[in-house]
Amino acid sequence: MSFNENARPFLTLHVGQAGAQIGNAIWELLCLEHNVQKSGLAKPDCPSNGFYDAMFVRNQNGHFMPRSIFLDTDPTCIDEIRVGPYRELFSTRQLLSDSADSGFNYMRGRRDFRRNLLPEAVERFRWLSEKSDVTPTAFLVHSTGGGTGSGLSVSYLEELRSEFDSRLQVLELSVSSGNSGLQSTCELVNSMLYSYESKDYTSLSFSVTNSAMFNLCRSGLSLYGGATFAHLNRMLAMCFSNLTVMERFPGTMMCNIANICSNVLPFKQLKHPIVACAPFAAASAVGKERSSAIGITSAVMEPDGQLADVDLRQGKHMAGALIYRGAAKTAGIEQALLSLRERGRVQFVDWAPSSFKTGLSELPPLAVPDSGIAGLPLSVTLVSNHSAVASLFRGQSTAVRKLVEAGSCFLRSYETSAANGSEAGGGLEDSGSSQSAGHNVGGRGGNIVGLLQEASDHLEGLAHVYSSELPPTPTGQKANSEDSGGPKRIVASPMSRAAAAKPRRASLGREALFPIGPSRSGRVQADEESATPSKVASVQQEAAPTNDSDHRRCRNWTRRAKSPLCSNSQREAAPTNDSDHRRCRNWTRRAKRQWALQK
Ligand SMILES: Nc1nc2c(ncn2[C@@H]2O[C@H](COP(=O)(O)OP(=O)(O)OP(=O)(O)O)[C@@H](O)[C@H]2O)c(=O)[nH]1
Repeated sequence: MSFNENARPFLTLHVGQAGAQIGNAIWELLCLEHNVQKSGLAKPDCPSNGFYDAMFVRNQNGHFMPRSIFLDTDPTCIDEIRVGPYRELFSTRQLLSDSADSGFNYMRGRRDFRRNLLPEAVERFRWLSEKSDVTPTAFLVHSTGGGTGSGLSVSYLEELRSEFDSRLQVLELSVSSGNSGLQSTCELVNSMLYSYESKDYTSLSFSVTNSAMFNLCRSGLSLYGGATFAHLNRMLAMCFSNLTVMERFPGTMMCNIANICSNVLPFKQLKHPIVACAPFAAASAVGKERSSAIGITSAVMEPDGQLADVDLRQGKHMAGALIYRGAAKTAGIEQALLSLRERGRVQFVDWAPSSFKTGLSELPPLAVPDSGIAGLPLSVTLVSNHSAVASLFRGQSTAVRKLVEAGSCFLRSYETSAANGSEAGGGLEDSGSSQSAGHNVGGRGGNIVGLLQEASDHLEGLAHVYSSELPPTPTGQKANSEDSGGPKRIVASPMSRAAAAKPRRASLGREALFPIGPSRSGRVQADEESATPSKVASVQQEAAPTNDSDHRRCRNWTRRAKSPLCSNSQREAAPTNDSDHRRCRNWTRRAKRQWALQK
């Protein structure tokens, strides 16, 4: 078996120190799963396993070469691979490094390596992509806290976009420190700048945090205080393997990356699903873990089972997928989902289909021997567009806004560091020269403070879209700055930036437009008499449609509600003809009048 015709090949990009180290763990595990030895040859008496073509290129000598590029500004990690046990697995052309790191500075990573490292990296991408018939899907693995993983990644994606246009789909697995005390100000700034400047280049972004994974090490692996990055990287390798398992191995139920993109991302803006895997068990504790489909499915929903600092109890799922591996039965999975629903453990927003897309692969989760983590007969991975992710964005945005408003001298030092090539935070002198240096961050106008403000607005907007639990408007995100003390405008994409310059109203939602009344002739209608504006919550009034473009949005929503993805009850509740629309308009007018009177 070599090629899965449903799957596209992947090309993994490991950028920065964390990216390279996580990459080591990933390829160690993928080699194990596909029966490839450290030398790159298939294990004797053991045919290479699965659809290896998704991840490996096999040459005429039978050597398997990973489809991947390792890129770091600091040579240390890449040199370790060059002389390490997997040195024969990779071609030297795949391992790229420079002579010094980015000093934890996004701007240096973004700018300083354009001339030497970047053209080479783009050329290597082209070389590897020519080894398959179709343009591969790029999978960026990196940390956004350092200068290389953040700044160089954006420059790399920018170059790849100009080379391959929209033919290139980019997914990412981004590691950040998390909202806990682990995160330094430098990392916060780097992460913010990365998430803002990369937003147009990636189509699916899995964000995980080191703080959540350290917690998971304590609860899952019973490593109290003894967890290291090596453990975290092995967890991430398992997570990566689970996410891509359907591309690489046959399965009873299909849920590959393409399915995730079409089922879990109902809107282009909502491309930040959370990801969680269960169970994780220490090798010394095998047998004590939950091993039924019901047990692992409820474990993956638990607050301390997440790979990012999100609490699934604080919000709703918008769409989700569950990928099972190993000895699960279809009936068992159905029972597990039913049990979740009966116990009220999962909640979906009312405009989304209220169930998970499921996949089942025959290959049980494997673990690298002596890694401390056990291979288990059964596992599940949750990928969900969940509104709780808003707290991650809001936390970052608030922290950066405070930093900017305080006129922090750290930011001047950061700019100076970018200009002088010194370590960020290393010196506060010469802030005058920093101003000029910061004027051309990543080829854009605006200094670091301006960029951070834009980034903070962007994240606040995303947080608002997620937390409102409403479908986003077609043109981008919106925000209501007054109630959250948030920014005045929200920038969704360059195209919508002009539109975002004007303050916008909060978006529309069905409940806001049509307060649910008793059902008439099979359709739940807006009860005009009972829906007097005084009874309508103020948040609904703010969300009420007030002009034609809002109505157009309402009509778009209606169209979406008619789609086959919509559940029956939602479809019935959707306005389906002109008279419904008229009712909606009348209701709006009354709500506005009443609101004005109250003011
Ligand atoms: N999960 C994980 N996180 C890591 C690892 N190494 C570093 N980090 C985290 O990544 C962030 C720093 O990013 P690095 O990758 O070390 O830095 P870089 O991207 O190489 O950037 P420069 O050092 O500035 O060149 C910090 O938040 C670290 O906690 C690792 O092996 N695994």
